[in-house]
Order: sequence, then structure tokens, then C-alpha cells
Amino acid sequence: MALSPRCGAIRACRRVLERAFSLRKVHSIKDMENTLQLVRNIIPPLSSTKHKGQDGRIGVVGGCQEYTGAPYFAAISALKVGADLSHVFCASAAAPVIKAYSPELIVHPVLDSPSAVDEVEKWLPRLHALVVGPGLGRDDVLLRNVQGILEASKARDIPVVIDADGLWLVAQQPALIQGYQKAVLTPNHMEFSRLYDAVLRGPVDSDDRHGSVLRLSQALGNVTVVQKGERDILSNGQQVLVCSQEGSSRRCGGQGDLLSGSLGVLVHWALLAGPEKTNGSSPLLVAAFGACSLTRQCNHQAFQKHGRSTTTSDMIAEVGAAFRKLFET
Ligand SMILES: NC(=O)C1=CN([C@@H]2O[C@H](COP(=O)(O)OP(=O)(O)OC[C@H]3O[C@@H](n4cnc5c(N)ncnc54)[C@H](OP(=O)(O)O)[C@@H]3O)[C@@H](O)[C@H]2O)[C@@H](O)CC1
Ligand SMILES: Nc1ncnc2c1ncn2[C@@H]1O[C@H](COP(=O)(O)OP(=O)(O)OP(=O)(O)O)[C@@H](O)[C@H]1O
Ligand SMILES: [Mg+2]
Repeated sequence: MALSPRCGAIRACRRVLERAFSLRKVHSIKDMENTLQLVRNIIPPLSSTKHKGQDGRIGVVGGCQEYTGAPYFAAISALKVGADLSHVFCASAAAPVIKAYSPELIVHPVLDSPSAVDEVEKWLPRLHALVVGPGLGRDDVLLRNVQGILEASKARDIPVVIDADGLWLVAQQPALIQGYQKAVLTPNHMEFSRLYDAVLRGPVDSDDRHGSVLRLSQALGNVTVVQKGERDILSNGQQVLVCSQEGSSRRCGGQGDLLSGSLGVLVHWALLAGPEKTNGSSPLLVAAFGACSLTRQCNHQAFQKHGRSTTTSDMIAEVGAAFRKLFET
């Protein structure tokens, strides 16, 4: 059915107003330093009085026969950022491979088991945050189990970072995270389009990335959304932040996994610190800004050394120095 000219004009006018409204809320680049300061405020001090586990016990839900690198990258990044313990809940075929990459990870081969939800649920009281999706794949059995794990995590109020195939699941069932204030979604270009289409029932306006991220967050009930790209756009439906920390032109696979794993720890730290440490800004937005800055800084540093041959493992080797440069100055 053709739109009447009047209807088209109203819609165009609304778009202009929405854009102006969202731009007013956009965090300008000159504010990046202020936001980095808020990230510094949420980082817990190292102290000899703390016991193992206090600075973070993170779970990564992902890893299947095809993808073993992604959950490894996410889980090891959580440790390198400063979590004390990092668990991976994966399909049985992936477990020996992930264990062999690293003795530092605790690996549970449970995700394709009929009792997967119970197996993960018994660990939930001991976990501070979950990262759901890296290397999960799209097998129906695994996705059904992950649905149960997400429901159990929500019931316990556990923060969840949802990435990669976890976002595929959310695009099929947005109700799974609708309105959950402790969820952060980290879509890449493709994942964002898929989610936007599923939730807002229309294509993304590529001329208005800020407005698109704002609208998706609002439509999901103010769930925090991080759209990764040349600049990362972050929104909780009220505020929009932009992270344009210098990275490089190298786009090797796995950088997003570094981001989601780091974010798992930062989300925990931010919620622990609370809004007084983030100057009234949403703790989850501050955490997300920290993870984006850190990932891009790792990419920048690794590229200085390795150029075109940079891989995600090279970036992970930079986490310590990048963290010091950004947050411990
Ligand atoms: N070592 C490992 O184990 C790793 C495993 N990984 C795991 O793989 C699984 C699937 O994840 P995914 O990201 O490949 O999935 P999906 O959303 O289907 O996108 C695929 C297609 O989208 C497109 N595309 C992407 N970006 C775009 C852009 N900016 N602009 C435009 N187009 C863009 C592009 O399409 P193409 O150019 O090929 O036509 C691309 O091929 C998931 O479990 C993840 O964790 C990864 O983490 C990497 C390391
Ligand atoms: N064009 C770009 N220029 C600079 N940085 C970018 C660009 N695209 C993505 N990034 C950065 O790379 C990191 C990962 O984003 P990317 O879009 O590659 O995620 P992804 O596709 O989920 O990665 P993965 O391969 O781990 O699945 C983010 O920190 C993002 O800021
Ligand atoms: Mg990804």
C-alpha cells in the first residue's frame, strides 16, 4: 500500500527529531577521557587481604566441535584482565581441545548433555558473570540448553554478556532478555542487523548508527547494546557513548571474543562499584566502554609489533600493557 505524502512527511519529520534527540545525547569524543576515568574508578584495587575469587569468577558458555578458539579467547581474556577464575561450559567435543590450549581455564564438557542446564546451574551461585555465545554454533540442542541457562541466570540476577551465536538465539527469541537490566549485547555489523530486524521489524538506517543503537536498546527494554565497528556505539536506551580509541586496520577473527571476555569481568567490577563510582552513568555502559577501549588498544599495540600478521593471540599478549596504559596511568 502506498503511503500518502502527508504520512511520509510526518515520518520524515519524526526521523529528523529522533536524530536530533539522539545526537544531543551522544557522548562526544572529547568526553572519552572522562569516561576512561569512570572505568578507572570501577577497577578494584589489588590487595593482599583478598582471597582467590574475589576479583571475579567468570563463566563462558560456548565452544562446540567447529569453534574452540572463540571460547578460549573470551575466557583467557577474562583472566588476563584480572578475573581470578575463568570457566568454560562447552560441548563435549570441544573440551579436550580447549583444555589443551590452556591449563589456566576450568573446562566443563556439559553443553550437549541432557542435564546441561542442571550442570551449569550448580555453578551459578559461584559465578559473578556469564559470557554467552562465543563459538557456541547454532545446533538446536545446544541453543535449547543455552536458553535454559539464560533463564536460570536471570532468575539468579547474574549479569550476562551475550555475543556471537548467543545473539543468534536472542534474535530468534528477544523475550529471553527483554528488559533484563543486567544484560549487555555485543553485536558485530551482521549480528546487529539481524537483531534489529528481529526486534524492530525493519532494516537498520545505515545513516543513523547512533539512533539505531538507541532504538534497539529501547525496544529491548533498555538492555545495554554495544555495536562494534569502525567506531563502537554503546547505548542503554538513554545515553549513547562512542568509543573511537585508535586500533588498526587489521581485522583478524577473535577480536570480538577478546572484547566479550573482558567485558564479563568489567561488568562484574562495575556492578560491584555501583553508580556512585561511575558518577551517575550506567555501570554497564562504563564497563562496555572499558572493554571496547581495551580491545582496540590491544589491537593497536599488537599491530605496531606484528603488522599484517597480527592475530588475536598477539592481542591477548598485549592485554596487560594495554590495561596499564589506559587505566593505570
Ligand atoms: N577462532 C574461532 O574459533 C572463532 C570463532 N568465531 C565464532 O564463529 C561463529 C560465527 O561468528 P561470525 O561472526 O562469523 O558470524 P556471523 O554473524 O554469521 O557473521 C559472518 C558473516 O558476516 C559478515 N560480516 C561480518 N562482519 C561484517 C561487517 N563489518 N560488514 C559486513 N559484513 C560483515 C561476513 O560475511 P561475508 O563477508 O563472508 O559475506 C561474515 O562472514 C561464532 O560462534 C563466533 O564466536 C569467531 O568468534 C571468530 C573466531
Ligand atoms: N572497522 C574497524 N575499525 C577499527 N576497529 C574495528 C573495526 N571493526 C571492528 N573493530 C573493533 O574490533 C573489535 C571486534 O569487533 P568485530 O566487529 O571484529 O567483532 P566480531 O566480528 O564479533 O569478532 P570475532 O571475529 O571475534 O567474532 C571491536 O573492539 C571493534 O571496536
Ligand atoms: Mg564475534
